[in-house]
Amino acid sequence: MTSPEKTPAATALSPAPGFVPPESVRRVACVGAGVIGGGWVAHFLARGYDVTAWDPAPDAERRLRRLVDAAWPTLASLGLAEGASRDRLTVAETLEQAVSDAEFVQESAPENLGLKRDLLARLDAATPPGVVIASSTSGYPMTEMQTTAADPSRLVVGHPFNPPYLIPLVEVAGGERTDAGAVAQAARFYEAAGKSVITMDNEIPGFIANRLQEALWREALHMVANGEATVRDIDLSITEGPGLRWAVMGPMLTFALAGGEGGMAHMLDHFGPSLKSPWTRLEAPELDKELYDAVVAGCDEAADGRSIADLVAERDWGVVEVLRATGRLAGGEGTR
Ligand SMILES: NC(=O)C1=CN([C@@H]2O[C@H](COP(=O)(O)OP(=O)(O)OC[C@H]3O[C@@H](n4cnc5c(N)ncnc54)[C@H](O)[C@@H]3O)[C@@H](O)[C@H]2O)C=CC1
Ligand SMILES: C[N+](C)(C)CC(=O)CC(=O)[O-]
Repeated sequence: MTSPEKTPAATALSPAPGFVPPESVRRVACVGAGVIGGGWVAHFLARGYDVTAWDPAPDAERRLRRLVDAAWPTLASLGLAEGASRDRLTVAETLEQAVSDAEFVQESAPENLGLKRDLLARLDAATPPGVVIASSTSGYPMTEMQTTAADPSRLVVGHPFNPPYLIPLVEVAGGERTDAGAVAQAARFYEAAGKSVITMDNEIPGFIANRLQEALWREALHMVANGEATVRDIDLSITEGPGLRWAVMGPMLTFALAGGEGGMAHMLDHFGPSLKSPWTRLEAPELDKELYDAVVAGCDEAADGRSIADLVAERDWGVVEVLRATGRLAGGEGTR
């Protein structure tokens, strides 16, 4: 179950005594500054926060500043918060320095359970009291990550979508030892920072969106493994098909419209029996070398000479146009 009060009403969740008021948070620490940590940094800077980042890789600062610079023109075209500036990014020498005066901490280190456990315990030891520490994990339940922290009550999952500076959704959940107030605090902070929040009352395996994405991805891999579709066919089947509708309406309401005037009830009467048809192979395929190579080669072919930086720019432009067209941006012409 998810909280009945989802976006925009996560603000209606109980206030969190003992925490910094979410609307007055000004300083954010981002720990781990790769694809996602860097994306978070760009987002928080554009929203006018002071951001301190830390990442142990020797070339991390160069990569981070390059990512922020690449995203900045898009963020500027969307409208920066008053006072927003790339000069408000500090890269700390140590993890302890990064979080010493943070009012919210976003962890985006590699997806490795042991590493996350140790890092969250270290972050908890170094972060001032009353500050929530959120993990960007794509799927570990917080209960499994908070095992070694001295104060697990302030550890939450805050799962973003790539790139966090453009995709609004954040999925928020606590673990068995998380204080409900910390979950509410994170949800309210993300909303104040311009995100759309889904708060999960329980630890849902894969959260919500990744569970759905993984089902789709598993089927895509089966089709490549069996020679039923190419990587290009799979991408086209979504970008020229359901993907266009999903940017406007989710899969449920989209299918309700498949029932015509009868809506979802007619859709279920009509197509419900086909749910049992053997279309899906939900067991995961073996990710052997042959499948691995076929997917990588198919993506290279589909990229057709475009570099990763070209693809990032193309994706960002497209997402902004979709957000604008569907009225999710100030000045948009959509009807939402
Ligand atoms: N890539 C994606 O599309 C998404 C990833 N995530 C999650 O975000 C997290 C980060 O993933 P990515 O940014 O894709 O990985 P990445 O590999 O691009 O970046 C990870 C960064 O963490 C740094 N790092 C390594 N050890 C560290 C440590 N002990 N403490 C702090 N930083 C450390 C690395 O130097 C690297 O810069 C993962 O938990 C992942 O599941 C969430 C949503 C989407
Ligand atoms: C590929 N991924 C599982 C890391 C993706 C995510 O977690 C969310 C996203 O950005 O789609």
